[in-house]
Amino acid sequence: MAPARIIDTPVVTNTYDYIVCGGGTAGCVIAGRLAETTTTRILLIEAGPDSKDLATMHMPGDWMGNFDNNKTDWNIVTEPMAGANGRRVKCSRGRFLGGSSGVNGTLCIRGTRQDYDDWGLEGWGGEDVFGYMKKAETFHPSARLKGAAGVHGTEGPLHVASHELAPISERVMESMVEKGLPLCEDMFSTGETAHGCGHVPRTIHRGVRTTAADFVTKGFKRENITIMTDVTVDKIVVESQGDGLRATAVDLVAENGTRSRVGASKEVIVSAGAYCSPAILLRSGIGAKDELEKLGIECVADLPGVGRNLMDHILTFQFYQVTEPGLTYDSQVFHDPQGLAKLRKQYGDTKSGFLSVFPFGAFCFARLDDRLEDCEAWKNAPRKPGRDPMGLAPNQPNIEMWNTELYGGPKQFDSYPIDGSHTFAMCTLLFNSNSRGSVRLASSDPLKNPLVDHNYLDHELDLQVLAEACRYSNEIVMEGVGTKNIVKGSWPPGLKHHTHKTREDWIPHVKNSATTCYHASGTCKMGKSDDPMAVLDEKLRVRGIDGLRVADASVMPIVNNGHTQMATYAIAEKAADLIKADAR
Ligand SMILES: Cc1cc2nc3c(=O)[nH]c(=O)nc-3n(C[C@H](O)[C@H](O)[C@H](O)COP(=O)(O)OP(=O)(O)OC[C@H]3O[C@@H](n4cnc5c(N)ncnc54)[C@H](O)[C@@H]3O)c2cc1C
Repeated sequence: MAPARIIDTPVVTNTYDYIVCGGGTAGCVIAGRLAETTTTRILLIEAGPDSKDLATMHMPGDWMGNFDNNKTDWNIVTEPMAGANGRRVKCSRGRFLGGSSGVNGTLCIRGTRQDYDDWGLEGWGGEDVFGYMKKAETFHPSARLKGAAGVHGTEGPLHVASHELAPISERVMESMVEKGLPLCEDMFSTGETAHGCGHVPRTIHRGVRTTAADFVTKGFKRENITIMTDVTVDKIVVESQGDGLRATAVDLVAENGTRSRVGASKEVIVSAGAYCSPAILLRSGIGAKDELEKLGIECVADLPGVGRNLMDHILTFQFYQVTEPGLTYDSQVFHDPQGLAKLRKQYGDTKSGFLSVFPFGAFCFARLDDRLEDCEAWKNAPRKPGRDPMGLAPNQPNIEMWNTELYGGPKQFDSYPIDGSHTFAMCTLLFNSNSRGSVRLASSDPLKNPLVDHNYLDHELDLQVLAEACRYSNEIVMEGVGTKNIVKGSWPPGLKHHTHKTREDWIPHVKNSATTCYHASGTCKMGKSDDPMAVLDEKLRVRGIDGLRVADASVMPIVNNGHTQMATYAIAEKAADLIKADAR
């Protein structure tokens, strides 16, 4: 984040009906949907720049180009985590109009319907949430992914289509099927399969990434939305009204450090994501009283759940070298020194080629009940009726696995195969971790990132289940019919994970390398009135304060067993309906 000195005192410069704080995935959807009522005036405030001309956002294959840049990445880094051998992990977030929908892996993996039923909150069951996912999208069927009946949308601003697999992915999928994971039609959109492999729809259409910004730009640009970019929300102004409290205005800081205040006559909606939404609430005096007092912030609502319950999905990468050329994209990207320049030209000319895709290939969900039968931590853990020790029902997956279509991943993976080798990774992801983290304020300065502690692998079961997942994905590669004859060994060549046999063999790999899948969530969770850690009620209203809601990935009480963007789109679509209903 660009440092700026705060130099002015606030004055109300303008008043809107609704102020949406954060122009990311949820914020853009909410602003766009509220603006369908043409008499309503909406202000959408985004800390980062406009993304209209941000090539790294529009070109799906250049997603890494957004990272580490103070202008387009929040550069969140976790506190050291004991369960992960004291490591810190970089947790990038999009910082521009469109937010993390503009840097993400484009995967539309909705989770299972059961995930949302498990929230146990009125109006948020699987049927409701899947209906809103459908509303957000326009699905483009293809021969590979025709789309299950009744599941996909045809009118949403988000254009969604399938991916043409690289040859390595066809091989991995063949191996997945042989190793007990049947191919299921459209399984990542129906939400009914916990064990099988399939094709994943992506937020890419005709080579261009589609994002939440599309809800307020292009064909959906509307006169009644004012979009402010390069402006940071400091805090919500909460005033006494009658017997209660009401959010009446928002304090802002511009890039040059100038402060201002804008008024909200109806509602303020905080949509700054799972790291920044709790930070805005805390700066506004909404959070655990004792923690706020230590920072010199007056507490207006003592809500101890703000910033707690931080969840994510952790994943590991294990790389393999393959003997046959032409299966992966490595030759196009790493072997030819002019490769990337040629690919950029191809993309510029025709929106095609490697940079027009997100190079993740075959995907599967898996249940691990049988494989964990001999695991002491699994056997001895308490379980609720009908649930496994991770709290999952038989219709929910324990893990997800997929392959990359060349060497790559987060920037710590830098053993690029420039020597002419061909490589890919298996990625293994853990669902429903027991470990929980937190977001706290480092100070009341709105230009400082909050302290994020993901607390990964704090729980023995998380470690054991993810180690078993790695073992399974290694068996798929080393024993599966599609891949067993083309794998030369581990990559880089000194490593020996391709020879690992037991769960124990994989434990060090998990502790040393498990990283974020960027699914931060849960830090302003919804809940019932008897849950003291719930920040919001079922209508996303901040408890004890009128005219203030939170709507983004932070509201999930339990993170879905999928990826989080479609869940976030659904939350935002539903938030807009709730707000509109209350305005009547
Ligand atoms: C690298 C990466 C890869 C991912 N891959 C996938 C994937 O393939 N599939 C999938 O389903 N999910 C994926 N995700 C997760 C998914 O994108 C997020 O869960 C989702 O986009 C979160 O939406 P949000 O609205 O909660 O937050 P965001 O989209 O992050 O929006 C928050 C917005 O608020 C702005 N903001 C924050 N603080 C302030 C402030 N104080 N003032 C003003 N503005 C502020 C931010 O700049 C941002 O624009 C990925 C995420 C990342 C980062």
